[in-house]
Amino acid sequence: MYDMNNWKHVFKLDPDKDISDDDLEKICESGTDAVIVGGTDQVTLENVLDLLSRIRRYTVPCVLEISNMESITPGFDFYFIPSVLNSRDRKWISGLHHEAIKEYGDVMNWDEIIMEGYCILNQEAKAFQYTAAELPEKEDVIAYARMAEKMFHFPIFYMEYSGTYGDPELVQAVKNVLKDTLLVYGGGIQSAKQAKEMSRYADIIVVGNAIYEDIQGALQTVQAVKQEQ
Ligand SMILES: CC(C)=CCC/C(C)=C/CC/C(C)=C/CC/C(C)=C/CC/C(C)=C/CC/C(C)=C/CC/C(C)=C/COP(=O)(O)OP(=O)(O)O
Ligand SMILES: O=P(O)(O)OC[C@@H](O)CO
Ligand SMILES: [Mg+2]
Repeated sequence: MYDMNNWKHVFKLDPDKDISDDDLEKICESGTDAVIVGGTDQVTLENVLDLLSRIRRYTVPCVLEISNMESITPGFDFYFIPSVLNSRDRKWISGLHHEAIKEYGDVMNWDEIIMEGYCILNQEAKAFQYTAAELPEKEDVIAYARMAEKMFHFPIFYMEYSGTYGDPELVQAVKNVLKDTLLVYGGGIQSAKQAKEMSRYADIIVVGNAIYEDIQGALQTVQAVKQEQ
């Protein structure tokens, strides 16, 4: 399953959080379409490599969502690169990307690199504060989605509510304006019911914190989404 267009569900593992071998096996063998390694702070080369080597015991596709330069390493199937469209600071939209491409441009395999237009919608999320994001109105979110698809031709538009469950009506409204760009939803999914609800509108749902807070609930989100197909 290396074609993202067929993905419905992914788990996101935070390199800064501990996970037992037993739980990691459950996640990787759950039937999820991919496992993303990513977080906002304390993401180091050491904790990324540790997760990568442990996930590689399984066949599930493995993605690094890049949050800093220090933890970039070869060995992942894909590299997701966020560009925070609602940041006030150019650094998080294209600044660090410019620096990285200056350094790695000659060795980058663009077939593995997937750009994500991020819109961070939870003011309490670490990533919101970290990237100096500003809270958008509904019309702003729709405009960011259109920019992601039509201006930048990003393959992904990511509605990021990290830590809290978002607004399904807004997710639906965004879905209605996207044609080619995949809509990814992440934030606060803890149950099969929530997973089903968001996957009615989003192409791909992301389950993160529930892995660490309620592994059984997290695992149930996979089948919930697959049954909808
Ligand atoms: C040698 C080799 C393999 C080369 C490969 C070439 C390659 C892939 C080069 C990369 C080129 C490139 C353009 C890199 C980009 C560099 C970069 C640092 C860009 C900035 C990315 C960015 C905007 C980061 C900000 C933070 C962010 C949006 C992170 C996303 C993850 C996220 C929101 C997690 C949720 O937060 P979490 O930590 O889970 O919160 P809680 O703990 O509260 O749950
Ligand atoms: O951790 P949660 O709230 O599930 O969010 C998932 C993901 O969107 C975080 O980047
Ligand atoms: Mg998290």
